[in-house]
Amino acid sequence: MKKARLIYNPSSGREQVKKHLPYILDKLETAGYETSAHATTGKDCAKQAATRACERKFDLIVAAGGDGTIHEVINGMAEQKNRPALGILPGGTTNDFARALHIPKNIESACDVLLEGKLQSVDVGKVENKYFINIAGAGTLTELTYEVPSRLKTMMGQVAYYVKGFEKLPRIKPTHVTIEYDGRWFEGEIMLFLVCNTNSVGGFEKLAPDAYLNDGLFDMIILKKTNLADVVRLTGAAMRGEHLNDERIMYVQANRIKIHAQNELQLNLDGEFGGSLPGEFVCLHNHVQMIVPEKKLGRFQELY
Ligand SMILES: Nc1ncnc2c1ncn2[C@@H]1O[C@H](COP(=O)(O)OP(=O)(O)OP(=O)(O)O)[C@@H](O)[C@H]1O
Repeated sequence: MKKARLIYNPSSGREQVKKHLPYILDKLETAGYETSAHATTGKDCAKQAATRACERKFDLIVAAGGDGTIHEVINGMAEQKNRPALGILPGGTTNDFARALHIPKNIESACDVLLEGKLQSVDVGKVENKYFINIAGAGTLTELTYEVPSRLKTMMGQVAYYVKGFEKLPRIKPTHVTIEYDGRWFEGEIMLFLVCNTNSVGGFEKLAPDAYLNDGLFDMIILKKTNLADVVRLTGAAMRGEHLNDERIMYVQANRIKIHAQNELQLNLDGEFGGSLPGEFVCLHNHVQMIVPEKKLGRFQELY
């Protein structure tokens, strides 16, 4: 009999996963999976549970929670020799990654994808000894994703990020960086540095329009030094997908990116704190197999 391990965060989002637990377990059992569940209790819990599930040769890991939970599960799996298929049940606030895969936000519909979807290899980002699936970012603006308290997110949903964003605006400062990307160079002062694996970032679905999850490439976006009024204006333009022609934006693709910052610059990986720069980013091509909707919806190249 096939074995599935459900790794879920009972506190994520509006606690939809916890509420649907009997339904999820029943669905997996009915589909022929002998299923066990692991409720996370705090930091690194999902990561450790994912590593154990790989070692114990489960056939399927289901990561249920927000982007932070998926991020930890990817980190727990990435260095393992045996990597089970990975399914996602979105239970967080923004669910950027699930959105990139076109997995429905409704838990019952997402369960249908788990059982009726197809396997798809996806790229995983690596920076030093950490991994990310959706996005890596640096610059003061990116810090707001892990500064929003969990209780505030449960209460306010995505609005919590915007509230915090406005609070942070006066603290956004440019930093001098040197970036080497696939043999090319950039040097200058920047406000924001993003390395995207998907096109769905912070609820901005038009931020990196050329990002595919299985192309072996990152999409790098840099916002060069500018004033705060322009940061606000370009944020609005990015929501509409109208930011890429602006001279303050640099948008390129690369498999390897090395960045060195003059001042300390914190790294944000999938919305979680990821240490400080410098760092080398490597895109690990088709590193994990995920269950995605059967229909041609997701951002994949030449596979359907
Ligand atoms: N039982 C728990 N109680 C409180 N926090 C938890 C628990 N289990 C895990 N965590 C923490 O929750 C964070 C991950 O949250 P997750 O991404 O799943 O949901 P979210 O924050 O509501 O959603 P999103 O990431 O979409 O904003 C991790 O930092 C982890 O340490």
